[in-house]
Amino acid sequence: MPVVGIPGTLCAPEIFDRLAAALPGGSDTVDAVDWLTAPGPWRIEDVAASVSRRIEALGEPVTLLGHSTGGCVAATVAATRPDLVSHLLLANTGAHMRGHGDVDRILTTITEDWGPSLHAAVLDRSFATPLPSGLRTRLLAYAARVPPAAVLEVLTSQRDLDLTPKLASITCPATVLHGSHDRARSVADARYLAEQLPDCELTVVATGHTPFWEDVPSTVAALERLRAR
Ligand SMILES: O=C(O)CC1=CCC(=O)O1
Repeated sequence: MPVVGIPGTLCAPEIFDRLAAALPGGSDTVDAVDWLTAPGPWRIEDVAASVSRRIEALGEPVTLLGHSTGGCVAATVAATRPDLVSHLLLANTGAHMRGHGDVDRILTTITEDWGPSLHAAVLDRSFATPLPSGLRTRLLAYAARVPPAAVLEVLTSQRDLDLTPKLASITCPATVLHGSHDRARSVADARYLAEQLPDCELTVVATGHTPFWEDVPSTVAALERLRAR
């Protein structure tokens, strides 16, 4: 059964490689979606519709792994197309963005000062410890290829969306994986999200915003428990 990964805002699909390499089957086990450099529109529901078409093409339900904004997309796919999602893993996301660390500041900076320093700020605060320089360089190069319109559109749409009313309809087994050192998303966000999902395990690990890269063994274990349910 395939795993489909949806990275967060400004985050390259490469971010799933380390997890994929640790899964049985190796690097071809995570189909990572490059939704930010694909043509728009980029509202959450638009990206969810395009991810749904991609899963349809795979021909079987998938384990859907969504990170940050990608988690909001993944939950939307699970709510609107339950036939496509057998298991759902949501990493450092939330049901809504009320109280989110700095989405409004990011939105203002996208319009006023888009460029390398914003990319670096978003990237660096997504990890509790500094990234290896080669990977950081590649992730920044990816961010430089993302159209600012995509980031503006998706984050505005995520900011204005509250998934709470839809979460009770997501009946597939779910896991909320949360790095407790996240500077934008609190453990309370994760707990609230997990409480709204009918069949959900909450796993908190000592990482930043990107636990499936920062703590691969815990993520593999969480995925194994999820897929055994
Ligand atoms: O936390 C989220 O769901 C979305 C997000 C936007 C910028 C960021 O770092 O996270």
